[in-house]
Amino acid sequence: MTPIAIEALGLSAGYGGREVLQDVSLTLRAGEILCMIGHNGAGKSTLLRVLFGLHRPSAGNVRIFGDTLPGFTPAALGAAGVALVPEGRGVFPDLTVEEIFGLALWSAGVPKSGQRERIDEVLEVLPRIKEFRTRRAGTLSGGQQQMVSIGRALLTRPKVLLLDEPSIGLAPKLFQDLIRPIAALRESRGMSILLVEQNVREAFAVSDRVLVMRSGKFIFEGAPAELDHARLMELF
Ligand SMILES: Nc1ncnc2c1ncn2[C@@H]1O[C@H](COP(=O)(O)OP(=O)(O)OP(=O)(O)O)[C@@H](O)[C@H]1O
Repeated sequence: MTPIAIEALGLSAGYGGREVLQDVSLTLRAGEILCMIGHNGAGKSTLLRVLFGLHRPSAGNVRIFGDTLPGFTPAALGAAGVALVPEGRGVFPDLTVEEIFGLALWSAGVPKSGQRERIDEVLEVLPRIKEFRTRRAGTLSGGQQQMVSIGRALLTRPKVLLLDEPSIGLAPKLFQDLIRPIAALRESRGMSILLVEQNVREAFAVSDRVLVMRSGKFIFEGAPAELDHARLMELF
């Protein structure tokens, strides 16, 4: 049986007393790519933030590789192998790509002697970063910034990657070029991915399973092939 990377049970969460997630449960297996879709404001980003310890749930619990973490903080989750690439890139505009990577390696506690190997690994997955690694992030295109943001997460060798709408602002072809090599990491490294996406066509092409969220609840779970155009229209 494939190990379970993330098991979330009965999660509820909200903001200022308004409940956004309502009793949500999900299982992400090792090496699986799970795609989460849903209308704007459904609660997808909130769920990712809860799973990365950035937002405290009001109920429920999460196990990472079978363990309940003592402190459910981003640092504890990072140490357990979970990385989040938030919506909107979030790269420091005044730093060069090399500086951003250096900072990420430093904050992950990777010793100097191991840093070269980590960077080479990332450049193997996202080779186009080589073309702009000495440039300041603020001068890069949206697609390039997205690569840097994902590259930064990959430097920590995550076992689970939480990706929040990586296609935003990208042409479909660019998104394809970005997501496919990352998706391939599930075979080469057994990495699991929870992918929140609106670009259904490309996201479904790399996903094993799909969850549809509406108003803080999952209303569908199944294989991408089960969601043809008509069924998608009905669920949205
Ligand atoms: N920091 C916050 N404070 C208050 N309300 C928030 C906050 N973040 C999100 N919300 C609200 O919570 C609800 C769910 O938002 P969330 O960002 O999780 O949805 P989403 O499914 O990721 O949407 P989108 O596809 O637009 O990113 C929305 O009504 C949103 O306005």
